[in-house]
Order: sequence, then C-alpha cells, then structure tokens
Amino acid sequence: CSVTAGTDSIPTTSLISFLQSLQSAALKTFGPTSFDPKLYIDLPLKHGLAATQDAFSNLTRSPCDGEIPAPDLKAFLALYFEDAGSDLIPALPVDFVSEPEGFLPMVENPIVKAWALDVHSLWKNLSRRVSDDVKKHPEMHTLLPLPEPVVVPGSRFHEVYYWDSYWTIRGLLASKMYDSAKAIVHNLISLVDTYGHVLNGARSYYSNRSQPPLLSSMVFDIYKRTGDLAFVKKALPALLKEHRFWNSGIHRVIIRDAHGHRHTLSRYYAMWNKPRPESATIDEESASKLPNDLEKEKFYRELASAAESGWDFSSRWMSNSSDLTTLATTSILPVDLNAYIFKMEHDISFFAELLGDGFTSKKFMKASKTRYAAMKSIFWNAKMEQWLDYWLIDESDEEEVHQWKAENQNHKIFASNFIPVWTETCSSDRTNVNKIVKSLQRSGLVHDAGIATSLSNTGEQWDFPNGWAPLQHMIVEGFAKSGSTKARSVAENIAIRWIKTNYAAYKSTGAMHEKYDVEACGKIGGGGEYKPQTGFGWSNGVVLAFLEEFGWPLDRNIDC
Ligand SMILES: OC[C@H]1O[C@H](O[C@H]2O[C@H](CO)[C@@H](O)[C@H](O)[C@H]2O)[C@H](O)[C@@H](O)[C@@H]1O
Repeated sequence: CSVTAGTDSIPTTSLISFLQSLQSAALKTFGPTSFDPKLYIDLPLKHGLAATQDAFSNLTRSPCDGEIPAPDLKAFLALYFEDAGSDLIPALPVDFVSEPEGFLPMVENPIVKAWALDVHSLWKNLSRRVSDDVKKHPEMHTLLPLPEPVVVPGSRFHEVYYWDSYWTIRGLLASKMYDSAKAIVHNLISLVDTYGHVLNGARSYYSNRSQPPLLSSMVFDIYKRTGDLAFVKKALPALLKEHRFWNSGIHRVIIRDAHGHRHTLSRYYAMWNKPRPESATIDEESASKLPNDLEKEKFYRELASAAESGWDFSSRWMSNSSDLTTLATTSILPVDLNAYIFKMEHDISFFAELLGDGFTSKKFMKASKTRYAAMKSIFWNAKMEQWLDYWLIDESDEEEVHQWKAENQNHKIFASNFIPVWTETCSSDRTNVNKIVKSLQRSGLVHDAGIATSLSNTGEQWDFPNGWAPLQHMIVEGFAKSGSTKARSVAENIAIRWIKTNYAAYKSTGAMHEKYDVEACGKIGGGGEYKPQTGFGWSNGVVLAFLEEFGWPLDRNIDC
C-alpha cells in the first residue's frame, strides 16, 4: 500500500488481515500464557496467500466456540509458514573487526575494556540482510525489503526500528563501523522515498505511523565522523520530505500564546484507527470495555499514536494514569517531538550550507529559530525550570487555532521534560543549564541506577521504575556538551550509574537488556505488554557512546 503524507488512514493488506485472524485463532487455541501476538503477524508464508487461507478455513473447529485443536493448528503453522524473523538472514557486517583500531581509547580499566569488546561483538548477533525471497515475493512477507544490511534491536524485535537506529549508529561509530552506520541511513532513506516518512519499523504493518524523527541526527553524527559530503547530499532530499511529513496535515498544530502570538508546532498522530496488527488481540481486549465503535476507533488511533511517540505506553499520554483507555496522545503537544524537529531544522540548515544551498540553509535556520521561540512560549515553565507537554484540551477556534492556557501545561514530571537539553546545544540562545540541572536533581527522577522515565508506577513500560537507554543518553549528552562544568559532572555521574547497571545485569544474565529498573544497580526493567527483551541495539549503543565520551579510569570499580 502506498501512502501520502497527511492521509488519515492506510488500507490494510490482505496478508495482514489474514495473519491477524490467525493471531486471534492462535490466542483461542494456545491461551494467553506466554502468548505474543507479534509472532503471528511476522510469519512469512511458505505458499501463496490463497492456498494458505483455504487450508486455514478447512481446519477443523469446535462447533461451540470455533476453537482449532492445538495439534491441528501446530501442524498447519509448520506446513504453511517459515519461522518469524527467518526472512532476515544473519550476516557478518563488512566492517566488523574483533578489536577496532583506536577503540575506546579513554577506557583504561581492563575489565571494562573486555566487557566493552563483548558489547562491540554483539553487532555480529544483531546484523542481518533481508532474504532474497522478500524482494522476489514481497506479498508473502510483512517484512519490507531494504536495500542494505540491517542492524536490529534484538529478540522479538527482529526488524529495523526507526528511533532505535540512532543509538545503534552511535554505538557503531564508537565501534568504527562507518559503513554499517551509513547502510542504516540508506535503508531509512529508502523508506522515506517510498512512503514519505520513516516508518515506525520496517514492516508493512508499521506504515501507518513514524517514530521520533532522528534521521537528521544520524546523518549529522555520521558526517561529523567521516566528513562524507556525498552521503549528506544523498540524505538531504529525504530530510526535506520528512520535514514536510511532520509539519503538515494531522501532525501540525497552531496555537496562540499568552501574548497573542501564533506558533506552529507538531504532535504525534498515527494514520490508523484500528487495532495495531502486531498487538491486535491485546488492543481488542483493552477496547472491549468501550461502549461503541466510534470510541473504539478513537482509542485505537491513540494507541497507534503513542506507538509513534516511541513511548508505548506511558501515563504521559493518559488523562487517568490507571486507565489505558484514557490515552489522548493526539491531544498533546509533546516537548520531545518538537525538540527533535527543532534539531532537524537546524541540521538541515547546516547540511544545505555545506552543499552550497544558501537559500534552503537560511530558510531552515529561520524555521529552527521560530520553533525554538514557540517551544519557549508554549512548553517552558519558569517556575519548574523544565519544558512541559501541553494538553490541547480546549476547542480550537474556527481557524483551528488553539489558545494557550497555563493550566493546560502538564505539570507531571517525565524524563521528556528534559530532552531539550540535548537539542539546546544547537541554539545560540540557550536556557541557563545550571538551573535545569538543579531542576532534574530535585525532580525525583534520578535514582541509584539512572534516570526514571516518570514518577508514576503504572505497570506501563514507559513509566517508573523503568529507565531507557535513549533517555539517559540525550539528557547526559545535553548536560555534558552544555559548556557548564557542573552540568558535565552531573552527566558523568549519571553515565557511571548507567554503565554499572548495564554491566551488573550483563554479568548476572549474560545479556544486554532493552530497559532497566533504575531503583537498584543490576536490576532489569519490566511492565508493559510484552516480556522484557534482550539484545539490545540501543542499550549497546549507549554504553559504547558513554564509554567513548567519559572513558573509565584504571582505579574506578565497575561493580555496583
Ligand atoms: O509490539 C509492541 C510495540 O513494540 C515496539 O515498541 C517498543 O520497542 C521498539 C523497539 O525497540 C521501541 O522503538 C519502542 O520505543 C518500544 O516501546 C514498536 O515500536 C511499537 O510500535 C509496537 O506497537
């Protein structure tokens, strides 16, 4: 299915619809214990769809509730499907060497160096290429054909993800794997060429939404290391297209501030009002208490939009933090999204200047300054010294312009309230970083093993007590690069705690984890709709990036 930026809904392919019915049949047969709905939507077909559907409809079913006996369903699965994830073939990255020259020169401690090399070697486990069959028979796969080798997050996430790729790239750069890093960007550019935006992940069922837009940051960091201008030239048209996606149609919101000035900002808004195919059985169950189809459709859109934010799920998007059906993602102007777009605008201006396009460079510098001012006006809270999400709960006027009101800023504390410290390093008009450092320190977010996602323990994975690698990285890097000695020392302290918790968990479990529990060193995270995963692309990337930035002295103990 092809997509135009701004369209309100994306048609479902017949393969996705069929795999979704298989998913609900499997839930009925195998029961909810250890059931992962994503497994079914990722199954590659062995035979054509029509033959598979025929065989499925001919399976014996219980006359009372339609349940398929487990042995019959197992036999059908074995006969008609390849394993989930088998359409990505393990592939050794071309630029992998077991100890790269100049690897983490500031890490003096041999125990830490040995572990960092273990983490570096995980790139081999996470590298794949798309099988030829996906290119020959795309109609038999929900996996999308990508032109170059890929690096996946790990475990159930056996396909490329958008924002994860930024921290994978940061790790690859520390590992001196520049070709692998560029290949990731080329793949994401190919998605923009086809769909007009970078998809949440490289699966057809992810085409209805994007994820936090960090493509320009990927290009920027790779350019800074390699000086490859041809690479920047290839990326720029895709970045311009992506900028349009986030600044038009349903993603664009106009709001008038307290002084009557109009500002344009962006929000998350998925082009989808059905259950997410990868979690359809869960979404249907969550929606079952809603009274009618209209409410269900609205709820499904809010779920998919929360997935677009990368924070799926979190009390950040809920009006009642104990009730998922109160998700209102599309009614929120998010601080972090606008910080990423501010950086995108700044990066585009920089790239255009490099390429000798002064007109585009000036235009985007102006756009970034305008957004910076909008963020200050709408999100900045001088009393709390943080940027706060803004809830669009009041009706807009006839021109669809919202009116800012102080009480509509969300005063709850989330790690996202500090993400602009990462993008502020681009601005000439910086907020006083030392005040923000103090604000973080008194926020209640900083714990023994890192920065918590929020202060509410809701059981959702993007809430307390989970800490996520990308959030640690952006806040730490923002402080470290701010120019303030105080901010850098706080940043290093948080990085040390994070490195230690990753190390302790690695030693006790033999794996790197998707998320950690920040309450205690070495504790892994939990909650949410799927089992905690290992691998793990962004955690590996952040550990390597932190060790590159801060090093590790000989006499500092790595143990908790
Ligand atoms: O299957 C449920 C959801 O899983 C993904 O979200 C989580 O994993 C991603 C990969 O590491 C990560 O980018 C995201 O921030 C996590 O919350 C997926 O992105 C969702 O769309 C999907 O519904």
